[in-house]
Amino acid sequence: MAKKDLKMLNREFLEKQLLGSELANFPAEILDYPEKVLQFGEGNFLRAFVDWMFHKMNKKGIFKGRAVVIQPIRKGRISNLNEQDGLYTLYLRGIEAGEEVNKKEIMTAISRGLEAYSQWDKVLKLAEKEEIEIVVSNTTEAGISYNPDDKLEASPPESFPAKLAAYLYRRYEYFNGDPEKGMIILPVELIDRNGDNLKRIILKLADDWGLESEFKQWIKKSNHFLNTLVDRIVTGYPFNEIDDLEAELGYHDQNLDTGEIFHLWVIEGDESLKAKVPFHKADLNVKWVDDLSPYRTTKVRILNGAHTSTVPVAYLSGIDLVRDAVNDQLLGEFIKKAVFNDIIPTLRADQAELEDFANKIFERFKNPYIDHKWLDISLNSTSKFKTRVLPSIVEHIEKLNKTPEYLIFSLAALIAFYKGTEIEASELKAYREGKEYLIKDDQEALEFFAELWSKYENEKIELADLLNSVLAAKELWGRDLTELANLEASAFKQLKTIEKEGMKAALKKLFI
Ligand SMILES: NC(=O)c1ccc[n+]([C@@H]2O[C@H](COP(=O)([O-])OP(=O)(O)OC[C@H]3O[C@@H](n4cnc5c(N)ncnc54)[C@H](O)[C@@H]3O)[C@@H](O)[C@H]2O)c1
Ligand SMILES: O=P(O)(O)OC[C@@H](O)[C@@H](O)[C@H](O)[C@H](O)CO
Repeated sequence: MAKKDLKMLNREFLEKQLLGSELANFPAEILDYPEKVLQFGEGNFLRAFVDWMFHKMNKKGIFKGRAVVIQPIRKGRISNLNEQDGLYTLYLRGIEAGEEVNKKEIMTAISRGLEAYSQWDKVLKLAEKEEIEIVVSNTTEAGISYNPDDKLEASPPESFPAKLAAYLYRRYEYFNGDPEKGMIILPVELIDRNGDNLKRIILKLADDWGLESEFKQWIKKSNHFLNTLVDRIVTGYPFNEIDDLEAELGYHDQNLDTGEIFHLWVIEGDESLKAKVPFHKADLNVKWVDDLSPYRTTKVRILNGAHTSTVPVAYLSGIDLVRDAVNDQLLGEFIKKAVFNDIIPTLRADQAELEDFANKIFERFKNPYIDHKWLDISLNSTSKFKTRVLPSIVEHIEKLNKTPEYLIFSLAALIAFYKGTEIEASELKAYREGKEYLIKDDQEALEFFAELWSKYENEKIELADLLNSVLAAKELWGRDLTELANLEASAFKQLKTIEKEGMKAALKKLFI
C-alpha cells in the first residue's frame, strides 16, 4: 500500500484490524484498565522502558493499570500521542544468544496525555484519585533541578520538582494528610541519587512556599522517593527506516519507538513496595537492592563514559553511528583502551567482572539494528563529561598517580568538537570537513566555547590560552582542571595535533 494510503494507528484501527494479531496479542480489556500511574515525560525512553513494563504486566493480568502522561515542557510530542489514543508500536531488536531477535508490539499502557502548560487544572485534579499511587519521571538530567522562582500557585510551576511538589500538596490537602495516600515515586533521570535529590528539592520548595511542617512530615514519612538506575539503549523514532517499517506494519505510526532487547532497572528500596509494582511477576529484569551506588558507578562510568568520551573522537573522525565506531579498527581500539586502561582501573570492584561487563556493553554497541547516532549522544556533552568521564580522569590521576591518556585525548577532542563561533536558535554551529553540524548544550556552555574560539580565530589568544581557560572553568567542571598533574600538558599536545592535522591523524599518533 502506498504510504499516503496508510491509516494512522489509533484505538479504532487497533480494535477493528489488529486485535489478536502478532502485533496486538492481548485481550481488549487491557485497553480500559484504570489510571494508576502519573508519568512526567512523554519521551522515547519511558515509552520503551517503563510503559513497556506496565504493558507486559497488564498482559499477564498483574498490574491492571495505565499511565496518564504529563508533558512537562511547553514544546513536546504529547499531541501526537493523543492523536493515536496513547497507542504506539515498539520495536525491540538485537542479538540474543547469538540469534537475531526482532520483536514488535503495540504498547497499550498509556491512557492519555495532558499538557502541563495548558491543562494544569486537570493535572492537579488527578491528585484526588486514590488509585493513582505511582509516579514515574524522565525529564532528562536538566529536569531535576531547583528553581528558586517557582511558585505553588503558578499554572503550572516551572520546574519538574515544583510541579510534583504542587501535585503532592494538592493530594495532601485533599486527603487531609492521610498517611495511606502517599505515593511511590520512581524517577529514572540519570543523575546520582535521583529519588533523594527530587525529595530534597521538594522539601526545599515546601520551605520556600511556607507550607506547614505537617506536609513536610507527610512527604518524608508517607511517600517513597526511590533512587533508581535504568539501562536500555533506546533510539526512538527511526527516521531512516520508517517507510520500510510502516510498510511492514500496514499502518502509519508517528510515535513508533525503537530500542535494544537488553534492559535492567535497579531500584533502591524496601522489598515490601514490590507488591504495588510487581515487575518481578512479569519476568522483568528489575532488581530491588539496599544500595544502588555500585550499580550506578559501574554503569555510568563504563557504558555512558564510553559513549560520552568517544562522541567527539568518533564524530570528528567522520563516523556517525556507535556501531560503526566499535567495528572500526582505530575507533574500536580507542573505545577499548579508554575503558580498559583509563576507566576500569579506577573502579573498586572485581576487575575481571568489570571487564566482562564492558565486553558485553561493546557487544550491545554493535547491535546491527540500533542506529545510535553520536550526534544524538552529544547532547549536553559538557555536563555529561563532567559527571560520566571526569571522575575517571580525576581518580586516575589522584589515586593511581597515572595519566589517563585516552580520556585526556577525549577531553581535547571535546574542545575541538565545540569549535564554533556562531550560536543560532540555541545551537552552536561547528564544521566537520567543511560541513556544518549543530551542538546542543546549555546556553552558558555554548557561549563560553563560542567566545573562546572567536578570540582564537581572531588571533587574540593562542591555542594554549584557549585550553587553559577551558580547563580552569570551574563553572563547567566543578573544579579547576589545570591543578591536575600532567593534564594540561598532555591535553595541549593532543589538542594541537587535532587542530593541525585533524582527528584521525591525531588518533593514529596516539597509538604510536
Ligand atoms: N535513550 C536512552 O537510551 C536512555 C537510556 C537510559 C536513560 N536515558 C535518559 O533519558 C533521557 C533522555 O530521554 P529520551 O531518550 O526519552 O529523550 P526524549 O527527547 O525522547 O525525551 C525527553 C523527555 O524529557 C522531557 N524534558 C526535557 N527537558 C525537560 C526539562 N527541562 N524539564 C522537564 N522535562 C523535560 C521531555 O518532555 C521529554 O518527555 C536522558 O537524559 C537519559 O538520562 C535515556
Ligand atoms: O541518554 P543520554 O543522552 O543521557 O546519554 C546517551 C547514552 O549514553 C545513553 O542513552 C545510554 O544509551 C543509556 O544510558 C543506556 O542505558
